[in-house]
Amino acid sequence: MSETKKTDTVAEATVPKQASAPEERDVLLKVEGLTKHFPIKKGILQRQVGAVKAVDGIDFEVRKGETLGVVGESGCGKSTMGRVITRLQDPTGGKITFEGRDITRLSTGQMRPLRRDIQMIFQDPYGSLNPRHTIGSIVSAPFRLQGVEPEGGVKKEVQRLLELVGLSPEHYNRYPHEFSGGQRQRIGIARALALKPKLVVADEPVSALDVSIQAQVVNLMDDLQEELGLTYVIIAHDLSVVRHVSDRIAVMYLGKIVELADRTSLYEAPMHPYTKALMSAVPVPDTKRRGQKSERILLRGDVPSPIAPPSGCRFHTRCWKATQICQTTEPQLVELRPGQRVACHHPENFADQAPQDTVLLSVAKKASELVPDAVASGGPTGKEPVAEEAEAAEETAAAEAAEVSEKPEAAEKPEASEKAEASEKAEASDEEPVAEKESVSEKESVSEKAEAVAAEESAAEAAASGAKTGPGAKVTVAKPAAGDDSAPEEPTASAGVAADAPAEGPGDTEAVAEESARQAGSGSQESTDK
Ligand SMILES: Nc1ncnc2c1ncn2[C@@H]1O[C@H](COP(=O)(O)OP(=O)(O)OP(=O)(O)O)[C@@H](O)[C@H]1O
Repeated sequence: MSETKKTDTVAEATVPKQASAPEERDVLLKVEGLTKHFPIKKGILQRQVGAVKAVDGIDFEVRKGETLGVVGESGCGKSTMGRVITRLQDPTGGKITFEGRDITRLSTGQMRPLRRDIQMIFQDPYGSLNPRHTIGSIVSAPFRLQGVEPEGGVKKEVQRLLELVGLSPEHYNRYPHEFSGGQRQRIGIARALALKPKLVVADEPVSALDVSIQAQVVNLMDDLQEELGLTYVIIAHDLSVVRHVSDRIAVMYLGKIVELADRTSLYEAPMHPYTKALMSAVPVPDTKRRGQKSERILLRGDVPSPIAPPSGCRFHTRCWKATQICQTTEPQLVELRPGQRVACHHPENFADQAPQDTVLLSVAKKASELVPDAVASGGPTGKEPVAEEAEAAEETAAAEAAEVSEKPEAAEKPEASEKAEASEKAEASDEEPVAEKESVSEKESVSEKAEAVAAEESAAEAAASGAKTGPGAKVTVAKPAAGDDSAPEEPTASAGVAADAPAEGPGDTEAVAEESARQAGSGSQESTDK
């Protein structure tokens, strides 16, 4: 999708140069010191013994009409942030201001009128639509919930919305299972746009879709933004998506924003080493170019547990530039260049913020073994990297990406067999499995994390064991398409299966439940239109 010319052109044409300090009236949503901690309770008395610090003190603003991309590895707190800013979940601390109004502590009832203005698009086009409801019923739910009677009637308006998102008005009486993944996501978009919201938070809106469908959906969102004057927060791990649709990008790591910058600055001169690693980890989809040397950083290990995040800079346990100060002092998110905020003592592409601190931590030395020359030489000590290992790491990352795309069921396999299979594949494709074994197992974590979201009581284990994806592995842009991309654009016939279809997908259990509850709130509207 990153190659979609249209997206590029539109983005290029419509993105105004962002001033670093926006006028108050230009700000639609402002987030200050936002935290979301999930308590970990144990024992019969359910005493709190700790907390999963999913979001741990973030500040940013979303300006009217812009698209803010939010990226980071799995488990960094992106989805939680999205659910908290839309108030689908209550924040633990901090402040959320929408159009100048403090909405941090509004009750569900008080939030109801605001639901018109703030909408969310969910990741899983299969799980986020109630299989027992017709498309007409699903897309009209916001009208029922809000007691809104559109001009010309609900049915007419729903059919107009279906057309707006590129579906046929004839689809009104059909059921979600009759649609392909891309079509379902369009239905979700139609629902989100029904009440003409001001802010749309889209949580990985295309990651479950095939690449070709991704481009269509992204372009659709882009067109709708222009047409309806929408403001987007788009959460994605796929940097190619974020790159082409965002005006500004926030990079999250372990519950914090580590860099926030306009798109061009971020891509041309990323300052946080994590941003740099994340960007370099996008795999080359073209198999012919895979062998070519490029600057790729494969981070070692996993994202640490959000229950007990590392001291100082949270990234220091995986950073090739980490020194003593990184371990002891948390860097603040400061504006080093106009419009580019970074939380790092030793930023890339900028003067060192702690030049006196030159002795690398031992973890940094290990990490730098996997970092190509160009990156490592910019470090505070200019330590020489081992280029061959970096190359081997790159190859392994490519092998991982290839494997994931070939083996959609891999996430369900036991770890041992998956590792064995991974190394077999690496050998078969002439890849040197030099890079960390653990990185091979990292991709398992995607489904593990999803499970962790389901139950609060299992949060401790989930997060503790939740091997999170390193950028090298998370770059599974070619990850298995949960969405059925080869599915026909025309819906297949046959009703009846709908009631048997799974009500929820694995990834959005909680949000989907909430969303369904919101739909259900209007009473059971089961296919009366049919
Ligand atoms: N309801 C919950 N109860 C307990 N822990 C949770 C809950 N929801 C999320 N978490 C934990 O919070 C952390 C952040 O999760 P979150 O889903 O926000 O990350 P993410 O960056 O969106 O990841 P992904 O890209 O995989 O969705 C994870 O460690 C996760 O296990």
